[in-house]
Amino acid sequence: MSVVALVPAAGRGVRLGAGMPKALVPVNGESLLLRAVRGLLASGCVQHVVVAAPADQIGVVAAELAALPAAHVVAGGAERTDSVRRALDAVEQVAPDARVVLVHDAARAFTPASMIRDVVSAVEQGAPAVIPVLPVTDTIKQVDDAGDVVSTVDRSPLRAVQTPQGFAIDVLRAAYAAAGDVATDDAGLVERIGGKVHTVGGHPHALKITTAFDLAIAESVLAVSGEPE
Ligand SMILES: Nc1ccn([C@@H]2O[C@H](COP(=O)(O)OP(=O)(O)OP(=O)(O)O)[C@@H](O)[C@H]2O)c(=O)n1
Ligand SMILES: C[C@](O)(CO)[C@H](O)COP(=O)(O)O
Repeated sequence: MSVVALVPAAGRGVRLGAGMPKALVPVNGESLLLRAVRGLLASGCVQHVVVAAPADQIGVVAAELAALPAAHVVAGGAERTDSVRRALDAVEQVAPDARVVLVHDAARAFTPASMIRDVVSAVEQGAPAVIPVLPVTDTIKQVDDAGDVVSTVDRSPLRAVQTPQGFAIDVLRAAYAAAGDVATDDAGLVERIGGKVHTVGGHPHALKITTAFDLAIAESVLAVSGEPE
C-alpha cells in the first residue's frame, strides 16, 4: 500500500509578484515546486506525487519534474480546493493502492523530511487526519470594524497550521465529496464532516512562501543551513 502526495501548485503567486506562477520561482537555481516534490520523495515514505499545475503551464511543469518519474501532473483549478480535488481524482489511476494521502503546498518548499515522516506515521498509526502545527508566538487581539481592540485572545490553545496534511484516503475523499464551498485547508473539510483531526509538531522551515519577504527568509535559511540532504 503506497502513500501518495497531492501538491497544489496552480496558484498565480499574486502576493509574491514574481511575474510567473509561484511554484516555478527559482531559489538557488531550483524552483519551489521541484524542491517541494523532491523533498516529499526524499522523505522515503512517499511513493507517488500528483501535482496540480496552472492549466496553461502543464508542459512547463511536466518538464520541470521530468527527472522525477514518480511525479504526475494534472491541471489545477480556480481555487486551491479545486486543484486538490483534481489531483485527488487522479489518484485512482496513478496509485490505486494508496491508502494514505498527503496534501502539501508547493509553496512550502523547504519542509524537513522528518516532519513529512511524522505526519505519515501518525496516519499509518490510525489517525484519520493529521496536521503539522506551530504555537502562535505573537500576542493576538480581536478588533472591531473601526480597528479598536475588543479583547486579548488567549493564545495558549491556538496553533498555526502547515502542510503536509495527512489523511486516510477514504476520509479525504468523503470530505471532498461533502465539501460545498472552498476551504483553504483540507483538514477543515474533514472537521466539517465531524472527523477527528490530530496534530503533530510543525517546523519553522516549512513556512509558506507567500510574499517577497518570505522568499528572502527561505533564501537566508538555505544560505545558513545549506541544501537539504
Ligand atoms: N487555484 C489555486 C490556488 C493555489 N494553489 C496552490 O495552493 C498553495 C497555497 O496557496 P498560496 O500560497 O495562497 O498561493 P497562491 O494562490 O499562488 O498565492 P496568491 O494568493 O498570492 O496568488 C500554493 O502552492 C498554490 O500554488 C493551487 O494549486 N490552485
Ligand atoms: C493549507 C495551508 O497551507 C495551511 O496553512 C493554507 O491554509 C493554504 O494557503 P492559503 O494562503 O490560506 O490559501
